[in-house]
Amino acid sequence: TGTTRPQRLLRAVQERATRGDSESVIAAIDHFCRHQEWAMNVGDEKGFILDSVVSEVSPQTALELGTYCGYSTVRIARLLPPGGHLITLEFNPNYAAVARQVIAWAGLEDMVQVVEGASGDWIPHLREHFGIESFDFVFLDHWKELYLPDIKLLEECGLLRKGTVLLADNVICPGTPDYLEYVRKSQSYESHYFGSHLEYTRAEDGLEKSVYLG
Ligand SMILES: O=C(NC/C=C/[C@H]1O[C@@H](n2cnc3cncnc32)[C@H](O)[C@@H]1O)c1cc([N+](=O)[O-])cc(O)c1O
Ligand SMILES: [Mg+2]
Repeated sequence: TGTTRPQRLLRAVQERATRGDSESVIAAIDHFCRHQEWAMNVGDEKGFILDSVVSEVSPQTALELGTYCGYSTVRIARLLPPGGHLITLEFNPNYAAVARQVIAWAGLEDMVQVVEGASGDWIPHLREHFGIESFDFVFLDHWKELYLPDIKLLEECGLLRKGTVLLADNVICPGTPDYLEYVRKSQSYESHYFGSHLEYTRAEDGLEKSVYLG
């Protein structure tokens, strides 16, 4: 018994961050991960790259695969344009519960929908369930072996349009070799690698940005 790491991360947010201040929520989580316990959030260095891509796309519709504690959810949602909406899929109900509270503490609950369940089960139902025509932006940060099957499913379900931007975390560490090969070889994608470091460490990691060409 006792608390889980996500619950301790949430407590750090509630103790250190100001309600409604998304920047202070992000800072509180980064502080917790640097000084208390490492956790698999995209982090501040890769988060800065995520911020720049989200700002450039300025998505009306965004999808995140793998919410975990909601750190990248907050980073994305705080940069959405007016009317923008983010759907984030999370398999683990305990993580989803923590993420909802982190997102609420940041005051972003109106722009975000945390959907509990497996990406492979939910993707085929996003259109009918949420009235989504297609996504402007997709952030991939769930199990690394699901990146490739899930973008193929997004393609098949017609949820990508000419210009949809995919941004994938951890393409070096832990690594997503089959996904990388696919987006870099496929005529349907224009890909670019942003080199960085594994969150809160000096290990190499990076983000792959892939624009769907239709
Ligand atoms: O393993 C990593 N991430 C996996 C992330 C997994 C998260 O996505 C959910 N999920 C999984 N399949 C799902 C399917 N559908 C919905 N949620 C799902 C899991 O319940 C978890 O909340 C990782 C590991 C390291 N690392 O250094 O080892 C660093 C990172 O940045 C990482 O992202
Ligand atoms: Mg990650």
